[in-house]
Amino acid sequence: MNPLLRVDGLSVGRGDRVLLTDFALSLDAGVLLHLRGRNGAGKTSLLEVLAGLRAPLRGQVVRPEAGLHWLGHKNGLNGDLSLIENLQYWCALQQCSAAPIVTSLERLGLARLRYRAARTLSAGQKRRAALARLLVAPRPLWLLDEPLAALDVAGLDDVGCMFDQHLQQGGAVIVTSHQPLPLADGRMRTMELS
Ligand SMILES: Nc1ncnc2c1ncn2[C@@H]1O[C@H](COP(=O)(O)OP(=O)(O)OP(=O)(O)O)[C@@H](O)[C@H]1O
Repeated sequence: MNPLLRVDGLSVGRGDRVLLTDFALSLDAGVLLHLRGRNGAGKTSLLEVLAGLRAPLRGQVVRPEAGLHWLGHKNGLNGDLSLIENLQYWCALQQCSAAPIVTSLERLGLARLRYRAARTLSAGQKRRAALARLLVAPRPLWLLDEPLAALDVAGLDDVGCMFDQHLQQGGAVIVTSHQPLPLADGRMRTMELS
């Protein structure tokens, strides 16, 4: 079986600094990679290159044809739209069915807030809404930069369930996080950037 993501000979830089050289990775379906490292190590920069948002200095990234989801530090919500409207807008962008929207909000504990303007929500509620987007449009690869920021214990459980189901369905995930992930089994790998 082909890996979902394959990276060879990658060099990543910011400004005039080279952060990573000759980086290689082969990520199979059903695997979650926890990308760790000190502040400034280059986790976000690497993830942006993997997502195709930033060009590498050198090297090649082969991404899944069926696409990927990117979740960066920003939640990407329109504050004036309700949560339902935000997800409807997302569905239109992704050209996917709106049918799973309510279920996605329920799974992130947001059903009762679905008609609230996004700007009126707490930091953790906004992060949950950003994560709910991953469930609306199926994509095999999730690239998530600090997805657990601001989540409470119940939110971490919800995300653990999301990861578990996504891996079971043949997906793969790369997560940067300074905290332990809500998934601890043989499907998880850890990589430390120095
Ligand atoms: N816009 C920028 N221009 C130039 N250098 C930058 C820019 N943004 C970040 N950097 C530098 O690139 C390096 C890597 O930053 P990056 O955000 O990838 O690290 P990180 O491992 O994700 O850090 P953190 O754990 O703090 O989120 C850092 O040394 C940072 O100072």
